[in-house]
Amino acid sequence: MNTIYLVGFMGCGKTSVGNQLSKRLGVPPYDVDSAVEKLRGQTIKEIFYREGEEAFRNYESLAIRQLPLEHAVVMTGGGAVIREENLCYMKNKGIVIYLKTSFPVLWKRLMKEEERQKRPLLLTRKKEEIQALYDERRKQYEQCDIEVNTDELTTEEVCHQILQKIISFKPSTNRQN
Ligand SMILES: Nc1ncnc2c1ncn2[C@@H]1O[C@H](COP(=O)(O)OP(=O)(O)OP(=O)(O)O)[C@@H](O)[C@H]1O
Ligand SMILES: O=C(O)C1=C[C@@H](O)[C@@H](O)[C@H](O)C1
Ligand SMILES: [Mg+2]
Repeated sequence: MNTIYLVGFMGCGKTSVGNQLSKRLGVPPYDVDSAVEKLRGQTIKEIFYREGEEAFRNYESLAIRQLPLEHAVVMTGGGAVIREENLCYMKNKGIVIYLKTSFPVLWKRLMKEEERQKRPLLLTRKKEEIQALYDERRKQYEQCDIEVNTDELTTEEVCHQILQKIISFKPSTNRQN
């Protein structure tokens, strides 16, 4: 089985859906944010505050490349696609799935205090700045292989749609090994 990479903005459900999807497929889940935390022995929030976002992005890129390339579901962090080379890498190695969610729906999910506290960008930027980030990143997310709109779906339903869509997915012939 090709590795499945889940991408999308913070709160679109990559971690929640990825955990369910990996169970359904009987393969291990790899959460890139958790892999970075393990690699550094600090939370994402601590890494942002102590070392800065650029350092975090370097660890994130490294973690994506250290994960297995087959038989796995990889849940990326919301900003993993900022670096074009990460998106190219994932598209070349597996199937990249964009969990598309409108900004108002995301905002509602993220404003629960326990969700907000986990995400340093939400603690340091205003709503308009987060919306601008969302608009800016959309172009990158849209370069994925498969899209699933999560606005009206439960995580189980998102998982089901992914399973249906990957059955008919044909990888492009210009992948590089
Ligand atoms: N389809 C959905 N319907 C309702 N709530 C959802 C859905 N998907 C995710 N959520 C909720 O949104 C919150 C964030 O989800 P999750 O942590 O899976 O997002 P994420 O995409 O992994 O975010 P990040 O990029 O920050 O890692 C959680 O409280 C989760 O339960
Ligand atoms: O969207 C982002 O830039 C981020 C999303 C989270 O998954 C974490 O990777 C971190 O909080 C940054
Ligand atoms: Mg996550």
